[in-house]
Order: sequence, then C-alpha cells, then structure tokens
Amino acid sequence: MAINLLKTAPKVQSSITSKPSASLFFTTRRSFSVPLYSPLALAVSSMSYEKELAAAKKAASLAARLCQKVQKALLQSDVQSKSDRSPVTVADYGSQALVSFVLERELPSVPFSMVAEEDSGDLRKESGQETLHRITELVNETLSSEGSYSASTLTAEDVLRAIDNGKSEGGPTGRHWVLDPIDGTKGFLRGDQYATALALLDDGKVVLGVLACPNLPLEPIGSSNQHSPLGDVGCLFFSTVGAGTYMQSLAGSTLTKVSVSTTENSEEASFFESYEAAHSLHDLTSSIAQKLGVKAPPVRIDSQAKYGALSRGDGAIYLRFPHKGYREKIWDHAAGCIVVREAGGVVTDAAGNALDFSRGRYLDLHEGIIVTNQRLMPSLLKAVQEALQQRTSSTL
Ligand SMILES: Nc1ncnc2c1ncn2[C@@H]1O[C@H](COP(=O)(O)O)[C@@H](OP(=O)(O)O)[C@H]1O
Ligand SMILES: [Mg+2]
Ligand SMILES: [Mg+2]
Ligand SMILES: [Mg+2]
Repeated sequence: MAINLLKTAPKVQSSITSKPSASLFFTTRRSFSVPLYSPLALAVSSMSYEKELAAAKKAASLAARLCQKVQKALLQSDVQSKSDRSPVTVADYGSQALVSFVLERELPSVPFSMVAEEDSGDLRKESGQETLHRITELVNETLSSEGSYSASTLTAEDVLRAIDNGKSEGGPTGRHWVLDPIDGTKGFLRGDQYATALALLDDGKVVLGVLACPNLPLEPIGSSNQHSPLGDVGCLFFSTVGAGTYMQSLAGSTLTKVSVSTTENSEEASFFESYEAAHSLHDLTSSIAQKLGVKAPPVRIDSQAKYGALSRGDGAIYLRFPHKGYREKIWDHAAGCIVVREAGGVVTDAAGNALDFSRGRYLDLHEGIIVTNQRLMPSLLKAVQEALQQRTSSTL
C-alpha cells in the first residue's frame, strides 16, 4: 500500500540563501533582515557554539562524502557479496578518521575528547594492513576533494591515531564529541538509509548535533518512498541548544528551519521504527500503536535518519524497544536527540525520563526510547505503559 506520511512539505519557517557562517544577514522568507552584529544576534551567537557547529558540519559532510563513495562502489560491484563486511568496515573507520582529523584541525586551541564507536585494534594487526592501506587512501582522496585540506596527506599511523581519538569515556564534566561514523550499518550494506551522527556534550548535556543522511530524500518520506528514485537525496540536519534545528541538502542548498509535527490526533500520527526486528520489538511497538489508535503502518528505516525525518514532521512518533539485555550507546542517540528536541519534540525513555548522556559510553535507561511532540507525549506514555504492563502479565 502506498502511504505518504505527510501531505504537506516540511514546515518552512525561515531560510538563509547563502552559507550561514559567511552570511552577514539572517534573512527570513519575507526578506526581513536582522544584521548578525545586532545586540540580539551577538547575544545569541555567544552561546551558540558557532565555531564548533561549523567544524562539525564540515566534518560530517566530508565523512558522508567518503561513505557515499564506498556505498556506491559496494552496490555497483558484482564481485562483492553484500554479506562481505569489509566495505562497511572501511567506511566506518574512514568516516571516524576523517571526522576526528577535521575537528582537531578546525578547533586547534581546545583540548580534544571524543567518544566514538570504532577503535583501531583490528587495523593494528597483520591481517588489518590491507584494510588500513585502503582506509588511508580513501581518507586522503576525500580530503583532497575538499579544497581547504589539499596540502594534507595522512600516513597510516595518522589514520590510526585519528581513529583512536574516539576512545574517550565521556562523562558529566567537560566537552566531549560523540560520534557514530556510520549509524545504520545494515542499511548501508542494503543500499538503504544510514547516517553520520556527531554531537557535542558540554558538562553532560548535548549542546550540538549534526546528522548527515546521504540517502534521505529532501522531500518528506513515508513507508513507500524512503528511496525516492526521482527526487533529490542527501540531507544535513543540525542544531545547537536553544537555536532550533535546520536542514539543508548535503549538496549545500538553502537552509530550512524545521519543526516536528504538531498533530495531537494520534489517529493521524504515523510512527517510525528500526528496519531491523533484531533492534526493536516490532510486536510491542505495534501493540503501542494500536492502543494509541494509530492507523498507518510503521515506517521502518535504519539509523538516526529517523530522528532527522521526525524533526521535519515526516510522521509524529519514533518507538525503539530493544530486546532484553541490550544497552544503548550514547552515539546512537546524542545527535538525533538534540535535532528532534530543538525542532520542538520530546525524547524520553519508557518511564518518561529524559535521556542522560552524562554517564559515559552507555545510556542507562528504563526500557526503550520514545520520541514525539509535546502534545502527543502524555497519551503515548500512557499507551507505552499499558502495553508494557500487558506484556509483563502475559509472560508471568
Ligand atoms: N540488538 C540490538 N538492539 C538494539 N540496537 C542494536 C542492536 N544491535 C545493534 N544495535 C544498534 O542499532 C543501531 C542501528 O539502529 P537502527 O536499528 O535504528 O538502524 C546500530 O548502530 P550501528 O549501525 O552504528 O552499529 C547499533 O548500535
Ligand atoms: Mg549506531
Ligand atoms: Mg556505527
Ligand atoms: Mg556498529
């Protein structure tokens, strides 16, 4: 059945037609301009993590470029079986090395700490040398395609060091970058959705997030069109605390301020969940949706592209209930969480508690993650708790 989740385009509140960091004026659609050096703008920019945001956008966009190149080669190759994990490994490591290199290069004066998914252990072994060579080549090719780093050539040792920058434990104090170099590995292998997800923690709070989603259509998606063969794909979402969420195309188009769906009618609210049943209990989410009265079937896509799509109002709910014993990692949610929150959404665990990113590499939470808008959250929480209770009593 062909279902389009949203009948309207993402809510456009304002747009900036040239690069935001280079622009002197903030221009609304009605051509009303506020000089960026006005007292108001200065007050906002002093708390806006401006330099960090510019660096994070540059890093995530370059990483996405590397991933796209690898995914294209993977999908075009007749020889490479899709079950062969080596291409995704190369892209994961390459993306992590690139993000680490760019952040250090762009923000040289601050101590650098990063909590990231990958480490260089396997690449330091004899058996990893060929892969390391390929990653180094890929990173250098991608850097040289970006004018500002054309003089930089990384050695294999530089790449290993850049990857290992991600070993930080994070925690409640100081600044830590949080990186998932490819979120949605399984989607990446299938040729579906994936994301490079980068966030900044400041004293335990997520204050900045960037999501690069190379395969996400610029137009709203539903269960039938996550591929959008006709439309343009490749979205970059970004947020800083207190400043809202913006989307632009990865190709660098006009900037759009986005916001979550404002529906309070759960019958109209469709929901996102993992494509992989191993990552989230589809039977439980379907029982929650039924209790809420949701009519549309779930939209199943990989990665934090779900948070991005939700932030612009494609659908109104994201439900994630991993199998018992699974511990969520901070890099799987930090960027997505601020992108949705700054677009007006709410992200909690199944008990209604905000996610706590200050406890190190893991998110210790009460059973599951739920995301929606402010109006729907009370009825969603109620449905979640009823469904969980029902599940517990049926297993007793
Ligand atoms: N058994 C499990 N339950 C829940 N999440 C899991 C899982 N095994 C892996 N994951 C996480 O799910 C992420 C993908 O999420 P989604 O299902 O929304 O696409 C993976 O990120 P990576 O692909 O970065 O490893 C991984 O961290
Ligand atoms: Mg992940
Ligand atoms: Mg990953
Ligand atoms: Mg992984």
